[in-house]
Amino acid sequence: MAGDSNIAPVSTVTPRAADWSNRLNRIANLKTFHIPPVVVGNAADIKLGKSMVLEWQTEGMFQVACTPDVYTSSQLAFEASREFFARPTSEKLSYVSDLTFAGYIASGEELTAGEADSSEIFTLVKDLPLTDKRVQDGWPGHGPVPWPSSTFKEALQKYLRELGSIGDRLLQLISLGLGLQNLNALKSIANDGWHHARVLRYPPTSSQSSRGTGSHTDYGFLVIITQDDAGGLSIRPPINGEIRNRNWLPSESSDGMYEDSEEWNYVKPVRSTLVVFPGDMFQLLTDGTLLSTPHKVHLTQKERYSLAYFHEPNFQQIIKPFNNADSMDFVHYGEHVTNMFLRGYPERITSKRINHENRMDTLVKLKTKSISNFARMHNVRNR
Ligand SMILES: O=C(O)CCC(=O)C(=O)O
Ligand SMILES: [Fe+2]
Repeated sequence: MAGDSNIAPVSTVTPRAADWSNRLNRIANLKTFHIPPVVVGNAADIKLGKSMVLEWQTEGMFQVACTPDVYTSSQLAFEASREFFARPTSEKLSYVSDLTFAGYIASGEELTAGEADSSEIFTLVKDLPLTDKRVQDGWPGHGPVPWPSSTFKEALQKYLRELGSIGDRLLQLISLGLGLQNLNALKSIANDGWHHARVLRYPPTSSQSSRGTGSHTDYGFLVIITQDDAGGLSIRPPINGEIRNRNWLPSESSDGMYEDSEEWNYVKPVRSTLVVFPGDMFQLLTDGTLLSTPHKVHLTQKERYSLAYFHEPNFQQIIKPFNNADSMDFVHYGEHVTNMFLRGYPERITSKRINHENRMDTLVKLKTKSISNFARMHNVRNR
């Protein structure tokens, strides 16, 4: 299990929020950071990490500049995704799997707060062969990705590997920015992480709808979005006094929250940059020092392609606020992510197989094991 992270309490960071007096519906004035090829924990890295944390706390996001290599990979990934989405719907619908949630999701199939989103999606998860022990042991959501072609597979896998390296370095910088003693405190939580991604295509706006994706927060750790030049993404920065739900609790979904209120920042596409913000697991881990960033997409005159990459904890990781050892608020990431997929796709063949084969029982066993490992490592009472 990941998570021997030797996490030290955060003491220096307090939540901050933007001053909204004069800034309704503004275009975000976003900082772009250049991240080093290796993070070593020197003064420059600490300064960079602190600036990133500050941006998240005031703006809810920051941008990362791509190196030329990463930019080229992103364009090849978009090219492959354009080729895939141009295929007939009947063919696209065949790329599903009853073992994993990877594969095609048609426009209108995904709901946010009960309303259909217009994006069509290809979900990518960790591509595990049938011989993998976790697949053989019936871990929910584990199995091979139903790749539509080798070109798509190669382009996407290459780009995801690059995003994975960026994700690890960002976690190191954020650890430093939060004042954690261990440079790898957050990165070790994402060791062999359950990283996944959504390749998205949005149609142009029509007389029926301008809704791309309804407002929501993402349920994981680090969210890294690549967008083309069509535009449409908005995010909601922290706002003083505004309630932010704990989306990991079934009773507190953040889907649809503040959808029609003001104070959204339009994220103008900037060539060769990535959009980076925290997901729900950051909010839980930092006890709200960092808030999961709500975001939504509206349709424009132009078709839009984007790729949302989620740099995630290990499937077996327990996530608990690290400055509050007694907190009863914790999740087993694997259970959490499985619940989120089941909530999102109750009718998918993958959900049906999980239920039919009682794979949630396997998950309960995995969770029990994780909790006792976590308790042993952190020397706290097993709850
Ligand atoms: O298309 C985008 O920019 C955002 C997509 C998104 O929010 C998601 O897939 O969760
Ligand atoms: Fe999202």
